[in-house]
Amino acid sequence: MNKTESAAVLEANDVSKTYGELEVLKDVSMEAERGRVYALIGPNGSGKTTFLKILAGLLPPDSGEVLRRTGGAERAVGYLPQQPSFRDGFTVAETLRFYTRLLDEKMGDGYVSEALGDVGLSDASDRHVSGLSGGMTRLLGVAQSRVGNPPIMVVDEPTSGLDPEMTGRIFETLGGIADDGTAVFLTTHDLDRVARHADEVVLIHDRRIAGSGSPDEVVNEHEAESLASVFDSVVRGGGRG
Ligand SMILES: Nc1ncnc2c1ncn2[C@@H]1O[C@H](COP(=O)(O)OP(=O)(O)OP(=O)(O)O)[C@@H](O)[C@H]1O
Repeated sequence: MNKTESAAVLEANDVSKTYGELEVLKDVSMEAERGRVYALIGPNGSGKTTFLKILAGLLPPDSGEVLRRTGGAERAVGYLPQQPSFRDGFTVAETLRFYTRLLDEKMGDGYVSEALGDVGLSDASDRHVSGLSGGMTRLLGVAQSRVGNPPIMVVDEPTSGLDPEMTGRIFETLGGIADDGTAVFLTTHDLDRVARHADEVVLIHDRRIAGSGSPDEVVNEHEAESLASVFDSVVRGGGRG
């Protein structure tokens, strides 16, 4: 894409990261626009979480830079860790109210109920957080990380351990948030869902981005039948890496 015309809300330039002797990312660059879901895929330990945290500004790269063009948004990035947890003893609505008031004292119950509606938790607003299923806890986490409508959302493995129905709900919810003008980054091992729901795939392997583009583009570029076969060929050494 021509950078002068780019509407990129986020730009990573030559990002590298090493833990001790372990080089995880080497000169990784990408751009991202609002309104799109970016799925970071790759084998275990390939650096997806590391890259997500660098994109979110939670971890500094050793070299390179991440530019976020968030237009002075009060909250530039919403981050949801892999296992969100909430303090016992409060309901879903009370919990979300707590986070909204941290950002803006004036954000009222209308915002809370709308935000719970957006993630499909209206009926659960009076339930205690300790009694939520894993999937509902993730949905509450999505609502919490979205407070203030950050233009960038970074969500680490939102569907791990969830059943197919809840996995679908999470992907649809994140797709809806992207449609509202957010750049959504997520990591997942669920390649079928990526093929169906992601706008862009970022395949991380051997310290680099080994493939990127829409799911169809990535599959066609590798003359493969599915993302799973692209994954296999790249990770098992048959790809262009
Ligand atoms: N704080 C750290 N200190 C040392 N090594 C780390 C640290 N964080 C991650 N690593 C290592 O860096 C590599 C990349 O980890 P990362 O969690 O980014 O991978 P991932 O692709 O998200 O893995 P998974 O799919 O298993 O969640 C792994 O080998 C991991 O053990």
